[in-house]
Amino acid sequence: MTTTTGTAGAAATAVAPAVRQAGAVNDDAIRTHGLTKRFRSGQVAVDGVDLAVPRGAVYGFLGPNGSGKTTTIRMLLGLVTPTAGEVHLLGEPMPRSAARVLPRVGALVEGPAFQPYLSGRANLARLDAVDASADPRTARTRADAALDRVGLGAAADKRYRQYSLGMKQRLGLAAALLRPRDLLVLDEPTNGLDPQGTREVRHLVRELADGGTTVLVSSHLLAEIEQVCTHVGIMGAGRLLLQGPRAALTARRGSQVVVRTAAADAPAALAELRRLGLADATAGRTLADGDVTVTAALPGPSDDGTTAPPPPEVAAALVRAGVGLLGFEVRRPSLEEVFVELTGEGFDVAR
Ligand SMILES: Nc1ncnc2c1ncn2[C@@H]1O[C@H](COP(=O)(O)OP(=O)(O)OP(=O)(O)O)[C@@H](O)[C@H]1O
Repeated sequence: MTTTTGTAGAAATAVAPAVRQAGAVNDDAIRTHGLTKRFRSGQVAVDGVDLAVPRGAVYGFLGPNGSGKTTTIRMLLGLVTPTAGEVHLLGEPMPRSAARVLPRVGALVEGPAFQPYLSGRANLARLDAVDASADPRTARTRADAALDRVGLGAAADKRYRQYSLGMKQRLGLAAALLRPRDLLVLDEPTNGLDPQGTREVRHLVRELADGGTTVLVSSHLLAEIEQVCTHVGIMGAGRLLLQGPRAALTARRGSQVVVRTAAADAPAALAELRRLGLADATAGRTLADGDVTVTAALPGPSDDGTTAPPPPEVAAALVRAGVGLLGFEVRRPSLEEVFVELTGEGFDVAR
């Protein structure tokens, strides 16, 4: 069952200081409050992060290299001790409830320690044997199912050291999938994968989510996982800059309508768009065939209370105004554009 609750289920927000709502903590699959890590070097790698990952979400945890994603994930899983802040996984406080919670959480973080001279299957069997709650009689079935799921069935008997980077990454994923999980935390699962492998991981994430698993998946390649995410959190320099439902994050920045008309109709299109409240309507390029594009920003819901008519009404109004519509397109900004607008930096900036 999937439910969407908590602040990440509400409209997207640039992250403001957390408002702690009674009861909200237990509803999300992951909830952190003021999560902070200062390394001995003095560097603050994670700075007051309030994550809210609703149950059933595919949460894209995005940010440039060095923005603090891995450190955050390691703190979620109890692998690194926070300098300050709180973590709740599946409604339970960490690390206090680690023994009870972690069996329900599958994780891919910098690859588990695989044995180079053992096969993929034997490596999984080793990991499976460590799990006290797993029935040894069905170990082989579990390992084979996990290998098949990540497309390693044919390479199950190959030694780990002969695996390519992509195959190693897949084996890490298989290890996370050895048993059914309520929550999967995948740190850069597409690292080292070719485009086909990346597509397969996206597909797998979608499939797991459809089965009711909440997935947090990190990436520094925004476009790579943007399309499978229901929710997104964007890190920059240790801070969570933005989080919320993916669609709301791009919608709130405002979309653009792009109208194509014959040159003779362009003035009427401009006038009508402005009359509808799209004050910045501008006639753009004259195309090779003499047609003209007219563009205008659709104010997002959060922009000063201004509202524009929905795009179908804009199109209908243009037609009523006698504009011969040759094309009508609504362009939504990509998450990358939102990030750049928010930070004034490119997504590949490290520190
Ligand atoms: N053990 C450590 N000691 C000191 N600094 C560290 C340590 N681990 C990470 N850092 C620093 O903390 C910052 C955040 O690193 P982190 O690995 O969390 O970022 P990231 O967003 O996961 O990056 P990437 O996408 O490259 O994996 C970086 O500047 C990194 O150099």
